[in-house]
Amino acid sequence: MSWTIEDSIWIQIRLQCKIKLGYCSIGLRSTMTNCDMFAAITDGNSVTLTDYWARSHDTPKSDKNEGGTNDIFYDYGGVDLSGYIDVTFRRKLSTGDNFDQIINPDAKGNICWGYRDNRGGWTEHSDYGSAGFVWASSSATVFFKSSNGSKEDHGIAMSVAWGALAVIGIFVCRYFKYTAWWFYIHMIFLLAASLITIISSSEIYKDDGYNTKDITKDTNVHSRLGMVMSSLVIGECVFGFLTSYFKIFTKNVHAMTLITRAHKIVGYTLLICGLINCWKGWVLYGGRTSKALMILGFALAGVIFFVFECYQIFVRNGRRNPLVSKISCTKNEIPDKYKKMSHMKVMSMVREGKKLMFYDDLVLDVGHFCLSHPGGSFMISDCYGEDVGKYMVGCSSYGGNLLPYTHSLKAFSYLSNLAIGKIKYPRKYMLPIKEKPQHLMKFMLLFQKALNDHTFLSYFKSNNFKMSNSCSNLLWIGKHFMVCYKTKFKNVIRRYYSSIFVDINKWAYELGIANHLENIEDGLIKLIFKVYPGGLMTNYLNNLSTGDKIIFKGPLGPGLLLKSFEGNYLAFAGGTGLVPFLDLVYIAWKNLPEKSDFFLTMFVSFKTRKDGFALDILEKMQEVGEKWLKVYIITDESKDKEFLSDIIVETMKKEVTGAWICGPSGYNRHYADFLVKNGLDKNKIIVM
Ligand SMILES: Cc1cc2nc3c(=O)[nH]c(=O)nc-3n(C[C@H](O)[C@H](O)[C@H](O)COP(=O)(O)OP(=O)(O)OC[C@H]3O[C@@H](n4cnc5c(N)ncnc54)[C@H](O)[C@@H]3O)c2cc1C
Repeated sequence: MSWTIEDSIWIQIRLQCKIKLGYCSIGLRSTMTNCDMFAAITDGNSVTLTDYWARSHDTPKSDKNEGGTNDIFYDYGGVDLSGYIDVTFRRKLSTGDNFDQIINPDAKGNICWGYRDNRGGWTEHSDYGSAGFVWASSSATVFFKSSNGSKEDHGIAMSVAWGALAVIGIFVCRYFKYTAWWFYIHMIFLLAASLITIISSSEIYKDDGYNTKDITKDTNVHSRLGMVMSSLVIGECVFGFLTSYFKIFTKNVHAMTLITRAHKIVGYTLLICGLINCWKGWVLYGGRTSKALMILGFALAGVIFFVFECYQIFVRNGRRNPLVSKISCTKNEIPDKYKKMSHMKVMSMVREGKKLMFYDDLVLDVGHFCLSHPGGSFMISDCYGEDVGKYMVGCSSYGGNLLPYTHSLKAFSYLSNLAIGKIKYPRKYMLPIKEKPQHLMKFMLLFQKALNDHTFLSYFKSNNFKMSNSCSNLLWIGKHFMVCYKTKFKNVIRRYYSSIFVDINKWAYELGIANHLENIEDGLIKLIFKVYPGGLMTNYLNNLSTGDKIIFKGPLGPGLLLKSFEGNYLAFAGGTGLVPFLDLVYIAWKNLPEKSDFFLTMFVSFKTRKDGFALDILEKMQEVGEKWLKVYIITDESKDKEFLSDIIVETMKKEVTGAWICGPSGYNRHYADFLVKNGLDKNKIIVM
């Protein structure tokens, strides 16, 4: 093609094409979308010139058929001596027709072309191309840079980045968080998608530095969206690395939550923008096949996400989700694939460095889960060997938060993937009257006694189970039950309550503190609970009437893990956290041999003495068992409170065999950290 800018109004163009049967056409954009075209069509004898307007990658209609005018005017030429097209025509630089683009001499723009040499008429081209181009008025401004398929390469690169890599990266993060590999796939795939975006977009911008008035609205939107994405991916990579940094190296939960949310929001925004822009790109520059492939890709990704979401909601969430069960609120069947293990065995593995936890009757291997835990890896690594049911159901928190976080059903669904072993219920702890599952024991309230203004002792009876009357195995001390009920709105409230063998009324009578002994029937479960304003479970328990039923599961948890009465132990009890230690003191009192090296120092904390219970029993026990027991009762009124830290440190001067901590959120972590800071081996501490 050659041309002459004749004056400020006219341009003369000569088209020479080695075409004997077919056409050659020139478009005034880089793509056929909304593109002004002119074509020279030959039937072998003569050449027809037509002014076209292409709306998309489809057969363009002539301007006349679109409702405009034919604005190219034949000057001379037609078919040359060899039978090829050689035709010269003219048009106005600005025709005034809506279906013609303005030719701006010496301004950078694009052209595209297409041709066919084997069939008469205006049918699909056999080849095509595009280039950066200037309608130069002198040799000084000549510019031609073939795209060489760079737009198509960009399209393929971006489709791979956003249609495949990003989709897979986000997919594994959404559905495979419990695996050890999701993190690496997520990071590598999304980093690759980001780099591809930055490199490929930069290349395209380099090629396409044109005046926005010369490009179509669609191209403009596509290009601007691409620019936004190029900026966002950089931010997203930074958020990604910061998220990992905060999760792995800090305990800053607030910053972690903020950055994780930003990472998630920007990530999904990028995915959506990426998919939209891929679609826009293929509509602008691609043919029918690429559009069809794009639709297929979108549909496939949509279907895969939909299927996995349904699988997650209806199958996986249900595995350990009590909500799906019509009759039970503890449905919790555990496939037999898990190895049978004991708390003792697991704890010895933890001491050897294995990263294990308990969740009710499951043993979880959480080694690789540190990277996945949204609250930070420290929440996992600080809790090896703990029963994490309390954190999962939302009745305790890692720190001092009294409104703890109830984990989502999805989080619960990970448990069966992390599980490597199963702990059997201790034999003969619960004695079945009828063969019924121990994860679904229905008990009814028999009666309730107030221990102070807000703390109650309730007795529950079942027709199917009896609880052993006495603690015939030291390893039973300190275990707990999961208690649950379904609310009107089908939410399941689950909380844990320490089980207790000793009847404190009988104990007080035995010590001579109480002068009346009530006869209480065998096999009852006793719970001591404090009612909190707004407390979902404690108010429910407190409002039960005699005969009302409630579900128990258990006994669960490692408990005190005491094998024999030997060694020097510390016990920290906060509020109702005293319950498991009552059994310990009672059983020690009843069973300790005359000469024993067992010693227990108890730190029992209540806000005020009025808030406490069984304190007179403990004080009496202190007198009776002074050789093996020292009890500090710490309240706001007590003198010991001020010197508590010194007293604990003093007590630790004698080698400590083990320490138990049982109390509310915050209390447990405070004392665990305090003991470690003062030199006690972390493996000797049991947080209940
Ligand atoms: C292993 C284990 C054993 C347990 N044993 C017992 C037990 O024997 N007796 C017993 O009473 N509890 C025990 N708990 C605590 C119990 O599981 C519940 O967390 C507690 O009863 C509150 O439940 P709720 O549903 O009434 O309150 P929620 O609905 O969970 O909380 C409502 C509000 O009550 C307040 N609240 C809750 N807990 C406390 C607290 N500890 N201190 C101050 N305010 C609080 C908070 O303001 C909270 O916002 C045990 C917990 C664990 C993990």
